Amino acid sequence: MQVLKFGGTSVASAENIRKSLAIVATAAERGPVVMVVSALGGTTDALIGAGRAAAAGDAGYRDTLLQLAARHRTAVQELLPATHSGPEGQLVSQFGEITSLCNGIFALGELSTRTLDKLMSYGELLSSHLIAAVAKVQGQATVWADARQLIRTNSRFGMAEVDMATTQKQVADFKTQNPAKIWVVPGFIAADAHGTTTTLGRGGSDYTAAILAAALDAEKLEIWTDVSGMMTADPRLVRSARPIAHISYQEAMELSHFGAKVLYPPTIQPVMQRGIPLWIKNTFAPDEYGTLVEVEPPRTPAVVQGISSIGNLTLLNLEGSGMVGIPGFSKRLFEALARERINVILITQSSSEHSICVGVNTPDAAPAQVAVDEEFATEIAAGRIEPLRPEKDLAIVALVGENMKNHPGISGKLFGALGQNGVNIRAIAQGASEKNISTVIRAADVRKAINVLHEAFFEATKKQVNLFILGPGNVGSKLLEQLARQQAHLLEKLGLQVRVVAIANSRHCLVDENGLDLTAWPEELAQAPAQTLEEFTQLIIARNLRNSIFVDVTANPAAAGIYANLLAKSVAIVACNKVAASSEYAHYARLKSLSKEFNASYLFETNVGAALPIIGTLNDLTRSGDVVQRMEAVLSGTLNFVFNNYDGTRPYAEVVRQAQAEGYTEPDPRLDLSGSDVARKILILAREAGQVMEMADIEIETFLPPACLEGDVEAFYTQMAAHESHFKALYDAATAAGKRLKFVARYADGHAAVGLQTVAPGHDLYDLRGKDNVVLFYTDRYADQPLVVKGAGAGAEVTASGVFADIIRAARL
Ligand SMILES: NC(=O)C1=CN([C@@H]2O[C@H](COP(=O)(O)OP(=O)(O)OC[C@H]3O[C@@H](n4cnc5c(N)ncnc54)[C@H](OP(=O)(O)O)[C@@H]3O)[C@@H](O)[C@H]2O)C=CC1
Ligand SMILES: N[C@@H](CC=O)C(=O)O
Repeated sequence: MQVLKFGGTSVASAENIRKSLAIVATAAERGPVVMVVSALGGTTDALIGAGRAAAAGDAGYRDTLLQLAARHRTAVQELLPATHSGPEGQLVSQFGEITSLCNGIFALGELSTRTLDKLMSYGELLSSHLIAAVAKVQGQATVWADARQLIRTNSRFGMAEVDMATTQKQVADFKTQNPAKIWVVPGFIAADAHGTTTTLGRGGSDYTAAILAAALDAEKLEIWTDVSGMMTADPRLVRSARPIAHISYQEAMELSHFGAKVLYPPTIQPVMQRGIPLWIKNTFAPDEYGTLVEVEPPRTPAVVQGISSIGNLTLLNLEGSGMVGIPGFSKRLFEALARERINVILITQSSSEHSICVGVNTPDAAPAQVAVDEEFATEIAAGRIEPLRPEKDLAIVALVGENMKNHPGISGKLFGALGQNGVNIRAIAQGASEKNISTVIRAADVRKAINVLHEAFFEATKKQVNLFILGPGNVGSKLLEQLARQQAHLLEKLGLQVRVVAIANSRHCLVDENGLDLTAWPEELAQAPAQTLEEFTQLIIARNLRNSIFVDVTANPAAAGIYANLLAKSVAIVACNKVAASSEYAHYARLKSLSKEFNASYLFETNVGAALPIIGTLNDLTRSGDVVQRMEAVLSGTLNFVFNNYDGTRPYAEVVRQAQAEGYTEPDPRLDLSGSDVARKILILAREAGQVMEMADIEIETFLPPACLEGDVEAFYTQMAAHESHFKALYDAATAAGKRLKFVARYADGHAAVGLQTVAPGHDLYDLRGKDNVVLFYTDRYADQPLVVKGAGAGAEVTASGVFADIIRAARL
């Protein structure tokens, strides 16, 4: 015999019932079939709602029943010819019974579990009668089998326990008396020894099918549902989740216990005992393989079979020095919980025996607390143990796989992946059989955690990275262009799925958690809602997406002020904004230490020399044990461009304007011309070389007449024009001496200075073209000849490429 079970969605409409019957007809060609059916999707909830409303004195239950009757009548009319009046008459009589039952509940104002079982049973009775009638009309040799006469249970209404021996006998008797090829059986319901209707728990139709499969020693059990098998993770949380083709009973049981809703957990036991293969198949895609649960599934390279989660968890922590070394505390704790019928989902105990921690469903937490505090009242009063401490809003995320025990490093990978994304683990449980490694985490982190783990264990070749970009100006817009061009390449070559989740400027913020369209953003951003920097920060934190990177492409001090908050949430920072790295040393050092503590990159290569590998080179030198003796550098693309292009034929101010127009200056060009921008760059290099230094320690020798720095940017240009003779004199003096003007930064022995110099031909800085920068590192290893990094040191395109490179570094960490 084959047992095929069809769930609520598989029989929710006339069309779906036809699909289910077609599957049964195909199976019947191979041999007899037991078809177990659920109620039409949503019916059980509606019946419970009607019963509860009636008990509460709400006459609205009548409308619910009328709607339910109409829905079933429609199904009958769509499935059966008008000449076939039997089922419709049966429907009328069954709804008559349901209505009488609800009227009784309404009159008494009470709904017992026994009456509720009776009421709920009508869902499956209605659907099974209808489906049996349709099968008969389709010409199948069909019999309707009353599950109440097949499955015997005790009288624990709501969640009855099965008497397998009696059930087996009743099933065997029925089989002898009914040679029909197809049995249609209502799932979920059974009866006790008095013939009173009981139910097997919500989702119990799967269990009905498994009990019948075991009683008949069926060749297989098929659970037909609306997904193509058990998935590697909940597909509502993980888009790339995929069906698991083969899985063992133990693994399926772990996954179903841990929230894989596709299978009611008790279903596995009866078929496992007899080694009956269990298929999970999709009614709406019957050709898809689905999942085969079997004794010895073929082993795949996958060590972890699935990742699942249980929400709504509260941890109860019993602790105190009075517990250490004294037997019996655990026994009393669990007995107190058992007396209240509280189910313990997870247990951990420290080897010091100073505490025991159990996880329970959150609705059970309050009664559990009362029961346990009562049980240990004497010890609590004596201060030997603490009153029970509940910790709410938690969830379990578990790795499941029988083969994990043979592979070292699984837990390490699990903890590493979660830690890198700032997911704090509150408790851990792993049995010695190592089929399941459970972690308790904040409920708010579940989606991120499952995705991170799914990537780590099932998508080794792909990593999703989520960018939050602030400041799509000169550099930022180039960055977005480059990202748009490279997205496909990054996915193909590096396995990085780089998504821009948000773009914001000082006025608007554009968000799409699935990744913004990087061609349409300028128009969309202009239309997007307003958002403050604080709201933007909260957005990044609240979205809580894995591998989040905040990309600061502004020059704004307030933007630099949010890094610490984000790093502490394990959000990486990539910044071309130089404000943070050149702020007070204590703040710079704090950001570096937060980056280490929370495993989140803080990268700012473009702070010095745009995309030139200057900070990276310096870091490589110092990490490998070299010591920087001195540095000599030209670090302003703007000033190099200006002094390379000014010869007195055009006003100095006009050449500066050109540098600004070409995108080399800071948003405020006075920072470049005053030497401040160069000062902060040499400060950053000195710090990265290991020096504790402040901005005030840098000697800045400005060449600008003081009047140029009074007033706003326009006044600055006006004053430069007014002081043309000053700039001309500087140029003429240098030229007369056969030299060139260079704005130079120097660092040696803990001292740094920046200022304008004339350099002679042959000097390392003499031949520096266009907007180029150069840094000469003199170190212990490069004592005579410096290590030189040289190239374009400003410009939107190159700077954006440097930011891009930092993003990739952060993503690949
Ligand atoms: N140009 C270069 O060669 C190099 C530049 N850099 C750095 O790149 C950064 C950006 O320069 P650049 O692109 O030229 O500057 P832009 O002025 O062109 O762009 C700045 C962007 O930041 C946004 N912004 C400013 N303040 C805020 C705020 N409070 N909140 C949100 N967004 C804000 C602006 O938005 P809005 O339009 O609404 O004001 C704009 O989109 C600077 O820090 C600079 O030092 C680093 C290396 C080289
Ligand atoms: N304004 C800067 C740009 C890079 O930091 C410069 O001119 O060098």
